[in-house]
Amino acid sequence: MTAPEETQAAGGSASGNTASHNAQERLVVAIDGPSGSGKSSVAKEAARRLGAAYLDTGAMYRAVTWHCLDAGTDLTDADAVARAVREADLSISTDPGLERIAIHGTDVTTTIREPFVSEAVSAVATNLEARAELVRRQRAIIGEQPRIVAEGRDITTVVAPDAHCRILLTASEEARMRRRGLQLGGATAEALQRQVVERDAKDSTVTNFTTATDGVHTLDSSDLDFEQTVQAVLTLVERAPRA
Ligand SMILES: Nc1ncnc2c1ncn2[C@@H]1O[C@H](COP(=O)(O)OP(=O)(O)OP(=O)(O)O)[C@@H](O)[C@H]1O
Ligand SMILES: Nc1ccn([C@H]2C[C@H](O)[C@@H](COP(=O)(O)O)O2)c(=O)n1
Repeated sequence: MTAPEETQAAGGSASGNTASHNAQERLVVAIDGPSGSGKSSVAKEAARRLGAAYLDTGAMYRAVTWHCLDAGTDLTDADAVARAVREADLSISTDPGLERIAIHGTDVTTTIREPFVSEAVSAVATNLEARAELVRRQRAIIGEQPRIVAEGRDITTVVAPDAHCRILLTASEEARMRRRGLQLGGATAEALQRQVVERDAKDSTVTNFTTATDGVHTLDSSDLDFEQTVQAVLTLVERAPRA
């Protein structure tokens, strides 16, 4: 088993940063939410403006799923999936300006977004041993970074419950389907339903990303545009009490 390595340093502070706190202070921002709520795009942009690293934990679940499929692992065999995940040599960029994820040296950055991975990923994400392994690696990556924005489904609750600022980013099902449709371009209504609603239903059997636990701010982006959502995140970070 190989621990995840940070392949790139965090990006520097970008223009348009509305947050004024001390860039030297340690900062962990945790963002969870359902599919299509805007977690990845909003968290990445917030990280850029905060001069922080960015961790896309969904990409890690996707990459190990690709690995299982590539190795011919039977996704219905829980022990085999857990073993494959434990043995996966995964490296992920935490630079918000560089999207890169590799398994055993193979760059899977683009492949993991393909429908065959999206439709298989829940089988791995609902495997509790696989989750434990990825949570361990995610905590290690977060611990190595002085400033980081991490997003996924269980970051506010399991991976980093002690983060300085924890946000549940939501949006109505209609808004999420519309956004994903625009993003994918040409996807059928059935494919969108599978990739957004059905995947969330499976994933929510092992993680809670629909209701905010104590101390977690709910940010409903249904009626906000992208920039307004980023600004709302930065405001919550700015107002978060610091140790
Ligand atoms: N507030 C917003 N208004 C309009 N579009 C948005 C907003 N936030 C994000 N988007 C767009 O919605 C699409 C989906 O966002 P994104 O991929 O970040 O969602 P996600 O929550 O990470 O989904 P998943 O968990 O399935 O990867 C992207 O094209 C993104 O640019
Ligand atoms: N912390 C996380 C992150 C992601 N997942 C699962 C849920 C999704 O089906 C899959 C891919 O995530 P996405 O790229 O769509 O955000 O990984 C999870 O269970 N926990």
